[in-house]
Amino acid sequence: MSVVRDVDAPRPSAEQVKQAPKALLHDHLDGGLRPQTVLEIAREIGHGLPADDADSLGRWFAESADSGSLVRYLETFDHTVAVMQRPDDLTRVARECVEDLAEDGVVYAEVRYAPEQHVTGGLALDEVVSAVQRGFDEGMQQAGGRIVVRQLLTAMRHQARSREIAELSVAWRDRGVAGFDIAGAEAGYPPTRHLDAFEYLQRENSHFTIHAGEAFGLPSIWQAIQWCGADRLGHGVRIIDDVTVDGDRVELGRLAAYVRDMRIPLEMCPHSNIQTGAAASIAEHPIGLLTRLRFRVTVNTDNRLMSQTSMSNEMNALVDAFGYTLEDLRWFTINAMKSAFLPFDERLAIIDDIIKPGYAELGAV
Ligand SMILES: O=c1[nH]cnc2c1ncn2[C@H]1C[C@H](O)[C@@H](CO)O1
Ligand SMILES: [Zn+2]
Repeated sequence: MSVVRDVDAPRPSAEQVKQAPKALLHDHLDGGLRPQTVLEIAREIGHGLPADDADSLGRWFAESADSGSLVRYLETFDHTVAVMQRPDDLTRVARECVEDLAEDGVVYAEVRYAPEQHVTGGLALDEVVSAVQRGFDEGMQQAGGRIVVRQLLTAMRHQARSREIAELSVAWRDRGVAGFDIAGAEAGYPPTRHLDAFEYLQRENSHFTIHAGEAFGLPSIWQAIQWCGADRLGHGVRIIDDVTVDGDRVELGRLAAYVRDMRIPLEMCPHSNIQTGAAASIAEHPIGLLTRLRFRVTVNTDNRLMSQTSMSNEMNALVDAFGYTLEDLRWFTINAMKSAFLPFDERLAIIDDIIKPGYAELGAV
């Protein structure tokens, strides 16, 4: 197939990117706090932090996460998780998350976190989900219908609570939870460890995504899809290991062909991948080739605090690196909306009533 782009196509300005409706499928609640909020709650609960003003703290998160290792990247979450243990703090963080996403022009978001990490203050799992939902509801109401946000419940892959968290996600599916995920260190913790949870979810006609192909390669992606039945891949960036490029010729291995043929959504998070060493730079990120090959690519933030990023920032970087146009950004956005764990009619309404008119207004053809 042709992998040639029109290099002279007009590039959207940063202002246009901000105004464009955006859909976000992969964003961690405990990876997106405002530094000021971390400071304020930490002070109240007596939690020690590595910096004592918001700017330095924001820099600390970004620099510490910039290690080239997923395991060290994940250590920075100790501080955000520590300030998300009281119900009001969970509600505040969730509300501020919706405010920040809406301000950035995000119209639909699925935001994930691991309830099992928020029980050290004595909350039951159910109370954690309820406190987060309260914050999302407040944020959505404040935004006056400009944004729809759903929860994804994550189980930590090195722990053994996935079945319980899967059951929690089913119990909450009509009250704001759209699906399930597993996250945490990938190497040494294959998704098949949690097969029981995935089989349960399939029997319940429920939805799930799996972090796979980030810090570990094709076997992780293969297990996530062919053993566990994942609807989407969190990152999935290493699917590129099954793509061979020889001059103009591109050949897909069987797994890459399956992922593309079955339109399995890739939740790609470019800046996060650079920090954890999964990609060398934005320009060299596999998202460029996978987009040209028309995999079902979506653009995401992963952790806005650790990566000092936003949906607009991710898209601007892609525009700079690959010359993407408004039409390309609309394609990513519609891909994301088609892949959302929301009922079909609601997905369609957001595409037809918000995304398409929004891009048309900006001049997309
Ligand atoms: O990119 C990631 N890969 C694997 N695990 C991650 C990533 N970003 C965040 N996490 C972990 C740390 C959080 O505490 C947890 C739940 O959001 O998920
Ligand atoms: Zn993630």
